[in-house]
Amino acid sequence: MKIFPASKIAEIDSYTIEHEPIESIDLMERASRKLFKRIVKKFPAPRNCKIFVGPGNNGGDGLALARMLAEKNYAVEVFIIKISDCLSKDAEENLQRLKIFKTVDIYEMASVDAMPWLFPDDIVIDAIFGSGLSRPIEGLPLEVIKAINASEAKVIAVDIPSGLMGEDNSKNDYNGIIKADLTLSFQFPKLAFLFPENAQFVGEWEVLPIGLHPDIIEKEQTPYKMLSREFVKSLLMPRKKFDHKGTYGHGLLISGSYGKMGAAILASRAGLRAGMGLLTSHIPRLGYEIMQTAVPEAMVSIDRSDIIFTEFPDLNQFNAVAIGPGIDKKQNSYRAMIELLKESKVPMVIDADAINIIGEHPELKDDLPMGSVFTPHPKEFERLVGKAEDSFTRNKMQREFAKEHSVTLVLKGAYTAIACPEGSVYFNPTGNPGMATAGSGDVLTGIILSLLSQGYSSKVATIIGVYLHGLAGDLAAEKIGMEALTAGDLINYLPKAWLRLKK
Ligand SMILES: NC(=O)C1=CN([C@@H]2O[C@H](COP(=O)(O)OP(=O)(O)OC[C@H]3O[C@@H](n4cnc5c(N)ncnc54)[C@H](OP(=O)(O)O)[C@@H]3O)[C@@H](O)[C@H]2O)[C@H](O)CC1
Ligand SMILES: [K+]
Repeated sequence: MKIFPASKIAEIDSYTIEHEPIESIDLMERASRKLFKRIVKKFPAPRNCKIFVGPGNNGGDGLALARMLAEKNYAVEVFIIKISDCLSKDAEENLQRLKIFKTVDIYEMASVDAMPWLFPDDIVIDAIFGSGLSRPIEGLPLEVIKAINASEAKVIAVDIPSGLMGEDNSKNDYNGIIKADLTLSFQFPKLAFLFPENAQFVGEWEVLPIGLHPDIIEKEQTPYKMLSREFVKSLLMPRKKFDHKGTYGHGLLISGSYGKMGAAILASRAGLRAGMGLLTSHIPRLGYEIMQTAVPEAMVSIDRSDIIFTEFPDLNQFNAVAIGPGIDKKQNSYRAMIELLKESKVPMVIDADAINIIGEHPELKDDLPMGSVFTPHPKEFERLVGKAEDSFTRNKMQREFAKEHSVTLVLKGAYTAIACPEGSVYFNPTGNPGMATAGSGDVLTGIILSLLSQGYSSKVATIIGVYLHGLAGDLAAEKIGMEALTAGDLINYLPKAWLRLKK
């Protein structure tokens, strides 16, 4: 699913109005009907609804919704916040349509003194500003928003919490943004919903399709996309009857050090479960028996060092390489890393301390093999790319790094973001907080290595890998809960994740 910047939404709107064709007031009616149905489904017994309305079409949606709720016998009060002298044309039309309902009290609020008392059982509908917000909120609407946020009422935001910019909130005033319990967003999620610092405003969010024109959605470009099962499934290569293990590639995994052999085991097992034909695990000498016992399917390559990574086998036999899980970042590992980057001609997954080594020695970035994939968590990201004060800026830095170095750069977290060399960013909807556990990243590295070895491109391997990893986490959490979930469970649920993905 594409995620469009707020600035494009008005264009998509106009195209729909012209080419469907549909009157703009009817498009507003259709959008508001979707809102109405969703709200009634969530709160089937009539409740007191207090609807706060702004000057634009977001306010128009609120006014149309008020009429629909009143028809259904919800007790509705409408508060039109006096922001400008007039309402937008369609909002005005909806105000006239609403006035016919004598049961609905309509108040014009010229001062915050007219703010009603909000009870915990009330439903507050936030229809103050939507995608047309052009600057941080001040004055009366700011006071109203503060009062709504101070109440215990359930707040439902129409399209986007008022005050939140669709993308860049780095210069916004956080006091002037509605804190919604639920955001019902038209047709597309907004980029800002995917950033952790905005969760306090957006609450839960859902997308309501309102039938915007498919041609313009298809044609209009945007760098931001949300992964879906259908899309990820369409990327899978079918397995054929006469395939053999050579068909599915041979991966080299460089991982483990003294005290961190678990990372090597987890990444190896995950790699095999993700479908690679052959796996060679390169590990320090002391890990030999551990690996042979725990992962009998893997071949083992032994480092001359007992405890760390200092060398690697002949690379010619491998389709892909991964380095990082549990390797530590001693001086000799750094030296070996210089050689590895120079010699590798195949795509490489770079994770954990391998990222930190590059972060500490930025000149190594000049030798990255074509098709490299970086998989940092936010701290590792900071060491590799730099510090950002907010997620939008971080996302921009992520895109620029991916472009400049021609790499795929993953930023792990809720809605893991995958930035590709050509400038696009894919956000992943699968996964849950139960996956914030030791070894989870090692599993992802093993999975991506596996997919690269099977011949998927770096971009596709990363997309499938990230989606599958999160899906395994979701299936595991469904059965055993989030608290008890360990990285080993992610591997155990990979078979089910594959089946669910291919269903
Ligand atoms: N395609 C769809 O998704 C549909 C969306 N609908 C709804 O329409 C809104 C967008 O409506 P729009 O009228 O463009 O924008 P807003 O309702 O957000 O309000 C714009 C007005 O507010 C003024 N404004 C902007 N920022 C501020 C501010 N900080 N303080 C005061 N006033 C502000 C703005 O004035 P300008 O000075 O900036 O020109 C406008 O007057 C969308 O979110 C949906 O809810 C349709 O109903 C159906 C299709
Ligand atoms: K809103």
